[in-house]
Amino acid sequence: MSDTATRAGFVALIGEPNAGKSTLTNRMVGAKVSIVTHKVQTTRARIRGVAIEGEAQIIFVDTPGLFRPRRRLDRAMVAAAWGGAADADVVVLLVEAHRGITPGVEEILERLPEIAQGRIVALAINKIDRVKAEALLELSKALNDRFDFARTFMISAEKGHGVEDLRRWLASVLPEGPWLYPEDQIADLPLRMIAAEMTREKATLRLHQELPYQLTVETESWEERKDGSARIDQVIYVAREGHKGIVLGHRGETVKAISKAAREELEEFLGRKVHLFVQVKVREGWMDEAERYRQMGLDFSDGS
Ligand SMILES: Nc1nc2c(ncn2[C@@H]2O[C@H](COP(=O)(O)OP(=O)(O)OP(=O)(O)O)[C@@H](O)[C@H]2O)c(=O)[nH]1
Repeated sequence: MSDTATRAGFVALIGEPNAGKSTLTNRMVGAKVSIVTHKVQTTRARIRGVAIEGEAQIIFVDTPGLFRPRRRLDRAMVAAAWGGAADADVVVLLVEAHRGITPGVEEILERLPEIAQGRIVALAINKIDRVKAEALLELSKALNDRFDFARTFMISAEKGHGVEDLRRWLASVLPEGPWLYPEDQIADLPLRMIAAEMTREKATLRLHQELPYQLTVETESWEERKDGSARIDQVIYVAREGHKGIVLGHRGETVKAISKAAREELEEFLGRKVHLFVQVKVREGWMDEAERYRQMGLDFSDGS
């Protein structure tokens, strides 16, 4: 895949919590999920999935929801969210059609010129299924008066409207270059990814005070059992030895609680019994990989 006609790059979706970033990412990525995503997860931006559109490889960077900083840690998380956007080639601002320019959107608009430098910024008005056409046009105009978006898309991430257009456009504006993931490293593994994501979410919820963005989860194996249940083995990777104890907790209580919560959600999602086994390991070399990507011009370092 060194053909010069290929394109590859990073797309950050930004927007208020609930804007529909996850729904949109999942829809655009579809079943194509990189099995090596963990390798490029960083303390700042999480790589959520890889979409292939024609000759382009679109790598979606998931930024944690933007929200109002309350505590010191929250401010760090907000910085992380912006970090994800700043590291991308293309930034897509997602605004909810029926909510319009909320104070949260206002805040993002104010900071947009700062992160737009050298990047293409598009607007996607989401949840268009919830409003009338006139209201949409008004909102689009109001937003475009505030910022010079390269393109405006009217979409419904949930229903799929306009999503193809957005994906095709993203593919067309990404920089030319070789794919960042060879095709054979991208597999149809949505369930494994979803399962890992559920555990990661439970771990983050439980540990966010102690370990912001310092862990990744990988589904190592998935075994279908004759009785209709599934045995799933996962590993929570942490960056440092000291973090392992935090994730394990006293007598393993923390990891037990995490895996219980994840198992319950998985069972509900899959509609069947799940046996979930979660281990905690230190992934040495995490920072080396961040360094490698920095050398490729993808600076994920924490510059603050
Ligand atoms: N009606 C409607 N609902 C949508 C649409 N897209 C997303 N939603 C819903 O909006 C809610 C939030 O969607 P998410 O994708 O979780 O939002 P998010 O931006 O990832 O949220 P955070 O992770 O909290 O930042 C979910 O209940 C979705 O089902 C849409 O196009 N139309």
